[in-house]
Amino acid sequence: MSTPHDRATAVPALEIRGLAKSFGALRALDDVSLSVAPGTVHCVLGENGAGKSTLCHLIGGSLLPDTGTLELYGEPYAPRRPADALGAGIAMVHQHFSLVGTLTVGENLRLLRLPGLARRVERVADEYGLALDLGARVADLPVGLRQRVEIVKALLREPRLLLLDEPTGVLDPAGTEALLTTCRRIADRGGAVVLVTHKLGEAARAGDAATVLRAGRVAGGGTLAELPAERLVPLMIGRAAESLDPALSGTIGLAESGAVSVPDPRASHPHMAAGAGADAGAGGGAGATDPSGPPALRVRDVTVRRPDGTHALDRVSLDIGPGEIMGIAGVEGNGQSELMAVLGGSLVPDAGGAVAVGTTDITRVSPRRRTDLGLGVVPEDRHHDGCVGELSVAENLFLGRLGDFRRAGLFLDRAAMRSAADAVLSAHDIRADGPDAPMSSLSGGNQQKVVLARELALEPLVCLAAAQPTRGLDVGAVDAVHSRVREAAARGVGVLVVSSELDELLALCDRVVVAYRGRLSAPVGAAEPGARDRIGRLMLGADGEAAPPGPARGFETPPPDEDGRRPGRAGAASPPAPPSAPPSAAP
Ligand SMILES: Nc1ncnc2c1ncn2[C@@H]1O[C@H](COP(=O)(O)OP(=O)(O)OP(=O)(O)O)[C@@H](O)[C@H]1O
Repeated sequence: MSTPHDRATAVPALEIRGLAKSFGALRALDDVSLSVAPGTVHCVLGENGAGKSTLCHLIGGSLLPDTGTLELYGEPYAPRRPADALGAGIAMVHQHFSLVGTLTVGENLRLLRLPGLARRVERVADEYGLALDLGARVADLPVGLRQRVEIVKALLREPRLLLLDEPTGVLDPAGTEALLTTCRRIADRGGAVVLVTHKLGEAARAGDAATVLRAGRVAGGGTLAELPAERLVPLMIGRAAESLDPALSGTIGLAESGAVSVPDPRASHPHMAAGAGADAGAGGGAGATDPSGPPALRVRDVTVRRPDGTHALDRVSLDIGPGEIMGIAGVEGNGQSELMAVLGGSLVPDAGGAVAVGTTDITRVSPRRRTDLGLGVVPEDRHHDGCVGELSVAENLFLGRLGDFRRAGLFLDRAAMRSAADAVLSAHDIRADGPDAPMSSLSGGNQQKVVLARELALEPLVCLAAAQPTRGLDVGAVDAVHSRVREAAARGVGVLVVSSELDELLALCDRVVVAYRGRLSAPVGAAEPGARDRIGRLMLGADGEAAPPGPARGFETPPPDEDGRRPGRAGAASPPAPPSAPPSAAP
């Protein structure tokens, strides 16, 4: 293990001097210099579009710099392709996965053609606690587990420098802790890690030093002992930490998880202010605009079986009232992805299950029709499911609404579309090289902002279902997204937020249900005393409160009329789910 003195005197693992990279007129990196000492975890921080991924691509050999030099352990290093980086002992985990979905985990690892693969896999599992199910098909894995495969792939190469581009965005808290521990172990054994992250808490827990990028330039840097969050935030986003919503502290790592004092979200939520307490029973909803009216979203008895016959969703029922923000917590892989797929229309539930938006049954309608009916969906893997990289930013913003810009029913009025897109870009602070820029040229966080802006702008918007809505966003953008979600709820939109971040759910939601083994628990009021502990226990299946499968409650399914519409049902709240027998074991 290296000491601070060794680290100070050793040749840097990586020395970068004067690196610059432009894409057309856009200067993504400008005169960037930094030094990564061996035996350290060096964090690269910065707002969305600051240039972090570009820097990783230059180090990893997938992009060439315009100017500047790199040295690796004292030797000149000028990779011209990713193979050069691999050959020099650099392994990289990108924001986007490079796995073959149709192959198993084991088959994906074999594609690396490494000698002694089985021994290496065993060693990584033992040393880092990163065990894998080699027989699982990658496409069937939740994103968190796919990320784990990517990280194992990198570690199998026994790298001298490991580059991780926002690796924890898709991990649950346990996965994040495991990864940060992995980073520390690598550093403690003398290796070096470059960790790109938006989470200041992660930087503080795992990092030794940090460099902050802002608009492609180095805004500051130093050891993390000298750079507490209060100093990092202004370097990253140009405004003080105090300007951010205090409820965000836990989400972005300004406060330790669990130590955050969670304000009552209803204080700023007009529709939750009176009468609709956190203790309302399951499906009670806030009834923002019309308490007697139908919920914004109603899920009834939805069952989805996996190919092996086990239940991904087991007769799940849920009501979200207009103006209510409902969270789904849970360890990934407990049915959240399948529920989002059912809502998005890519998965049809077994017979008997039903989903309605307002009064309209949408169980079997196309994704397009769902959009028309006012269901906004922000999918978990928006890079693949939420946007089209080859289309322009403007086209992505108005996907499904291109008809709004047709003139004489035929010609697309591109000028009108561009100017509408311009307005959205500035309203949502989306950094792009204009509305005509291809979506694939945007940074990950800015792509995310486009998908969110598109779904939030649906007209009408009855319900927004968003999986991990702030994943990959910088602290300022997280703040902005939370405000927009609250604004939508204040307009009467029902909101479903699936998040692996309990801090985020407690800060944003009125009530939280927990997904566990394909079932949903009864809701817990986010402001209830002890909510965090209770939800934590439910996540481990410890409280035995997952709503049991039972007869369909309160959602008759009369035959739809021609339009697919069903009659509205007044007072449609379903009763609280009775407690069930405790699940037999934690996952
Ligand atoms: N291939 C490309 N073509 C054009 N512009 C690009 C390309 N790749 C990146 N950019 C631009 O370079 C800038 C830096 O992007 P980069 O992905 O490095 O940001 P980032 O700091 O990683 O952001 P995020 O936190 O959102 O992932 C952005 O303005 C982005 O739009």
